[in-house]
Amino acid sequence: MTSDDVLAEFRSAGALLEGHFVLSSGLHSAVFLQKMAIFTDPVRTARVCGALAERIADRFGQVDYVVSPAIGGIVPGYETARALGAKAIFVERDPGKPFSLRRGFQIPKGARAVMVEDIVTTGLSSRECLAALTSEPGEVVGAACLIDRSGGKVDLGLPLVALVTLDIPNYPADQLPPELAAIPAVKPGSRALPGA
Ligand SMILES: O=P(O)(O)OC[C@H]1O[C@H](OP(=O)(O)OP(=O)(O)O)[C@H](O)[C@@H]1O
Ligand SMILES: O=C(O)c1cc(=O)[nH]c(=O)[nH]1
Ligand SMILES: [Mg+2]
Repeated sequence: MTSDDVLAEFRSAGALLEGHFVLSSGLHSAVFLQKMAIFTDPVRTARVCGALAERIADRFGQVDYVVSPAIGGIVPGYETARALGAKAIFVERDPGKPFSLRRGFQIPKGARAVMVEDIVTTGLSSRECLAALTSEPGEVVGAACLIDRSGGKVDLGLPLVALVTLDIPNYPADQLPPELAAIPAVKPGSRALPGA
């Protein structure tokens, strides 16, 4: 799939939203990729995650485990793992705490793992996910996402493979352009806002 094919998939699923959004990082944006509009359709999900799996295999070779940050990463992580012939596990948060592996999940000694995110904006969630894996016996060899909206600027400390790279502006709350400040903001994701 080309970048245009993937974006066409997001567009036709109604996953490309315009408005005023508060992102997981607390930054604001006029664009939100509502990945759940893709993940509610298993056929679409298999198409985009199959394409991501091909990129992962080309870049990282054999993969035994896919690890994803909850909640948004769980479905694409699972579907990408299916296409790679790998196992799928995820990190999750106790309220107010950083991500950790629970439920008996582990990356065993000798296993090769790739982190799979849905969307990367600042890389905060990806880095937090990777930090939760540093004491695992197995090796995390790279990271991947469906859409990198940082324009390729994020640094995860590991190579990042993205199905699509976009450069979408984000703004701190006190530096909103007037057209954004005029619209009430919505916060679609699961990370708690500071002070919430
Ligand atoms: O690169 P970042 O700045 O961390 O932003 C991207 C993250 O934001 C979203 O998750 P969110 O925390 O909104 O919750 P969700 O996974 O439940 O959608 C998305 O799923 C990524 O995990
Ligand atoms: O940065 C985010 O929180 C974010 C951006 C986006 O476009 N989609 C999403 O699910 N999360
Ligand atoms: Mg997420």
